[in-house]
Amino acid sequence: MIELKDVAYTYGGAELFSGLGLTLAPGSFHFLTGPSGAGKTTLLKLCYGELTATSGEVTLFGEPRRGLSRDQLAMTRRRIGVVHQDCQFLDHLPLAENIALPLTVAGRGDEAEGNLKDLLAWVGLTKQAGQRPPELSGGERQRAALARAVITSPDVILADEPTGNIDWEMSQRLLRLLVELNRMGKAVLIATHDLELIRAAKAQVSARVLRLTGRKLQMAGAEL
Ligand SMILES: Nc1ncnc2c1ncn2[C@@H]1O[C@H](COP(=O)(O)OP(=O)(O)OP(=O)(O)O)[C@@H](O)[C@H]1O
Repeated sequence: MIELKDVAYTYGGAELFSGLGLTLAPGSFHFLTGPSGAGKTTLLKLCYGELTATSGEVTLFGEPRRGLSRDQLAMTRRRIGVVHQDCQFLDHLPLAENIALPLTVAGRGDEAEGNLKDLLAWVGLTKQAGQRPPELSGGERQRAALARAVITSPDVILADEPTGNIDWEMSQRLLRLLVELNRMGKAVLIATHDLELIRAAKAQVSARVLRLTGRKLQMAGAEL
């Protein structure tokens, strides 16, 4: 569904990585690790077309990213759910409306009611549904960001440190949600420093662990 071939990315003349290859096939589960600043967030941005590769090719659902118009890219992105590291919301809207927003924007608002109730319960935010995002804790915002990313049932889920502010029990719950979605055939890619999360996932799914380091993407060692 998403393929990167021989991809390089450079910020202002400084090369972050090069020769990078990655295929996110239906039903695949990947973790992306690596030191802070190695380029994990940048790699995710390439996967959802926010950035275009400096060289190499990124293909989104069979279409080269470079050839997509703005509108085509917007349509393509509807098939990708993203949990951003900074979890931005529209602060004037209640949480429930924020989470349902991707459905509303896609003209599928009528699907929101049932999905929303289940998802809010799953991420433990039923009571907070009417609150505004600035009234929530960091962990609550992260849980809400995951709910928002999956509400449209996207084909691919990309999550940037989705459990950074969350306790172990809740992060296990979020992981189970991602594992369930993966079993339904969704491709999942999670950038994380949380090795315990990776170990817990590997007990449930056949997950590949990639490490971005020294400007290259490698398979992580067997200890994970
Ligand atoms: N818009 C930008 N302009 C210039 N440099 C940038 C930009 N965005 C990121 N960088 C730099 O690129 C490098 C990689 O950043 P990125 O956020 O992709 O790393 P990361 O592996 O996700 O880090 P972390 O684990 O800390 O989130 C960093 O050195 C960062 O400062």
